[in-house]
Amino acid sequence: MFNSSLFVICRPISRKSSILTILPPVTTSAKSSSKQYSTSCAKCWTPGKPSFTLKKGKTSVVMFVGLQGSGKTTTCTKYAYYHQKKGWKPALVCADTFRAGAFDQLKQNATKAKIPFYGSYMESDPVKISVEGVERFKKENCDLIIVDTSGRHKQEVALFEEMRQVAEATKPDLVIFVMDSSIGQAAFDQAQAFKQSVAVGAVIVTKMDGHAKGGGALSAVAATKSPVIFIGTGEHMDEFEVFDVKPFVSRLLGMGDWSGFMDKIQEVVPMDQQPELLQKLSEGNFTLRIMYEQFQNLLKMGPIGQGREKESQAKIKRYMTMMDSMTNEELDSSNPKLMNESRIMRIARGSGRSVRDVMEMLEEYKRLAKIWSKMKGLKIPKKGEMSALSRNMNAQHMSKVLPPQMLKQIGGMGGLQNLMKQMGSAKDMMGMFGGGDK
Ligand SMILES: Nc1nc2c(ncn2[C@@H]2O[C@H](COP(=O)(O)OP(=O)(O)OP(=O)(O)O)[C@@H](O)[C@H]2O)c(=O)[nH]1
Repeated sequence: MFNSSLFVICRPISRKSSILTILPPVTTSAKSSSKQYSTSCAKCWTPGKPSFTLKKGKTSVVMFVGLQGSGKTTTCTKYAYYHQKKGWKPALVCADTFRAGAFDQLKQNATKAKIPFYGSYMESDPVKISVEGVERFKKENCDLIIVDTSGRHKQEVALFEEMRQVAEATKPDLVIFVMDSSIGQAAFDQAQAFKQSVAVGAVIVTKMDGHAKGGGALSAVAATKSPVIFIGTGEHMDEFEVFDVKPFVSRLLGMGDWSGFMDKIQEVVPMDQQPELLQKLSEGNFTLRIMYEQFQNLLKMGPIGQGREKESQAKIKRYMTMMDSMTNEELDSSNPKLMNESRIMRIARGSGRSVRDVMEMLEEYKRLAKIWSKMKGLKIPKKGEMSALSRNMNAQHMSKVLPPQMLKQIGGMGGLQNLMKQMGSAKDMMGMFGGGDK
């Protein structure tokens, strides 16, 4: 496949910083499918699914771009491995001639996963390598050729020009922008610079296993007008997941792990109870009784899953038992501070739980009450207007939680609404933030 006896030669390219000249984007071979790339229409792509379709018997070229160290090389292999497991025939081309270890890294991972690869220790021209690699794998009838490129920063004009040339020469069907989840607000400018040079059509957010919430992904989506398709959740090949908007937004809002389960609460509130509930919430009255009633609705659904969901269900039952030991006054209060130490001990004794459990339940209530307090002042819908309200709530809710700078960058409320549409179907979001027409 390649001559491993060649020596490693580092490309002597200078990474001089200068002001980025905005170059016209390279048109990819997916020109005819520009509709698929467009995310201005939510129907053009499905969240979590690549915005182009692989076809048996046809070779698709996917080019990976991004900042230095964002995880491109790792992600290229993960992406190849993911598709290989689904029965496709992927191949990897290492056009990262800047980082000495990049080819070795790709080679090692590709060998482990038994994925064919192409690269050179001698050749310093990434355009030449990528063209050769793509040609070779086309001849070998690979249906997915993945081109890894060097990491670059938006001010590195020469490297941006080089990236443009690689795209021009290989005519990728899809260009994926890889971003590190911890990049934060810089994501917008960087992603925009990439989009202005090559036709970025999708985003992959890496290192979601770390502490970062990945808020920069919203900016990258806004800047590139492209969907997030996968997330990286670790260094290993299989630590790679199809992007799912709900857990992502939960994490962004700091809603914790079992929030996904809590989302279901909104899904199961009977339609006739929804306006009343919304009315109470719009008045800022999220009481323990409301929480209790929603738990009841949720349990009516019966066992709904395995693992985490089962655990959450058990937790809910525990919470309800503790709430059964509360007085009406306590249940109808939206101020649990009223509950003094002796009451907490009494509730613990009455329900056969520990004080710590009661405290945990009250903390959970406070956390949910805080989230619901964002609903205060919302307009209550007339019957049939629920979907529209749900969509508004999502954006309104989010707009209150997002840092103002980020909100500004993504185009204020209008931009946020578009983004939410792009990031997930309205139904997904309804589940998250408050019911909807069924
Ligand atoms: N924890 C974690 N680490 C990751 C993930 N993806 C990549 N990494 C690590 O991030 C580091 C950088 O990854 P690379 O794949 O070398 O990044 P790159 O973008 O190709 O780097 P350049 O070629 O220098 O631009 C490596 O140590 C990877 O193991 C992820 O999803 N989670």
